[in-house]
Amino acid sequence: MDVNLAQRMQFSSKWIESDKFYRKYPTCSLSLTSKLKAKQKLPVLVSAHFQSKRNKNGHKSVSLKAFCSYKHSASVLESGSSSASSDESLILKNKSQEVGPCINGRCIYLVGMMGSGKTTVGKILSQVLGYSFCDCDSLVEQEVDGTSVAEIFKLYGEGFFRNKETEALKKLSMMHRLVVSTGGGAVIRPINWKYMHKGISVWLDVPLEALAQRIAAVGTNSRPLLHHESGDEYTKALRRLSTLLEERGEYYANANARVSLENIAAKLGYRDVSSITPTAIAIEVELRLDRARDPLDG
Ligand SMILES: Nc1ncnc2c1ncn2[C@@H]1O[C@H](COP(=O)(O)OP(=O)(O)OP(=O)(O)O)[C@@H](O)[C@H]1O
Ligand SMILES: O=C(O)C1=C[C@@H](O)[C@@H](O)[C@H](O)C1
Repeated sequence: MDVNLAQRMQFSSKWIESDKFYRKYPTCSLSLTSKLKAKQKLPVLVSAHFQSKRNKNGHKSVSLKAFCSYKHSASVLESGSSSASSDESLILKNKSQEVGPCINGRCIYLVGMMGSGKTTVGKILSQVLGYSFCDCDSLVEQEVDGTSVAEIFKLYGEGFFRNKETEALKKLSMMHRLVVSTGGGAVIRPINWKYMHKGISVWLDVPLEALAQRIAAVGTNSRPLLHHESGDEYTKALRRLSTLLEERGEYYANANARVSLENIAAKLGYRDVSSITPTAIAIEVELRLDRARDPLDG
């Protein structure tokens, strides 16, 4: 939805600069044409009433009414509504066009705990950036004749898996234009960081309760470090994940950037991180890549 007039928008009872709109509300679409902006010389007051609703598919629908008042008369400039999910896709696409040249073909390594969304978000990112996607766990499985990670742990032990993981990261570090979903434990070996620092690493920091919920929904069988615990799926996952995070927190912090779901939820005004779509997380990753570009230049 376009609202083609405003220097400043009145939004939720406070004034915000229109150019700050996207930063504050990245899932909303508001476009101001520069031609109209340049023409706009009258001392008009523009205010917008914004409403957001969630439809039955869980997609957020936003409606915006823009009012313009000038010399005691007021009129509705434009109104309409649109789905936040399509807005998110558009924002993601636009941001990719800005970020693409800055990252200049370097690989992006997504790190984070099991279930943090590295694969889900990584696939979305690779598509918009025109990169290929690679799941490091799958690469290890291929190297071991298609044996699943769970079977590799069972047959050969964790040490063997970690060596294969390091070999896989070494191979990937020689490549370009890849978004890599790393294994949850890849961060624990310093040598793996040597490889990952050839590209840009981003930590997807998801609260433990959300991780445990996601993992419990699909079961812990394919995750060898979790399924030895007793109890229901959620409790097992939560208990083991909290120990792992305590051991690993400082390693994840080696990443060039951190994307915290709690921070995104606060920014978008959500009470719960489960309302954040993978596309909104991908947008945040791109914002971080954009900010990380200066120290990474050269
Ligand atoms: N933003 C999200 N909201 C809700 N569910 C999500 C979100 N992102 C991912 N999921 C779900 O969480 C589960 C784990 O996601 P995903 O496989 O992407 O994580 P991962 O970090 O790659 O995990 P692993 O390291 O164990 O392979 C999947 O079932 C996925 O559908
Ligand atoms: O957190 C971990 O240590 C792991 C996460 C998975 O991605 C797999 O790499 C394996 O199950 C180990």
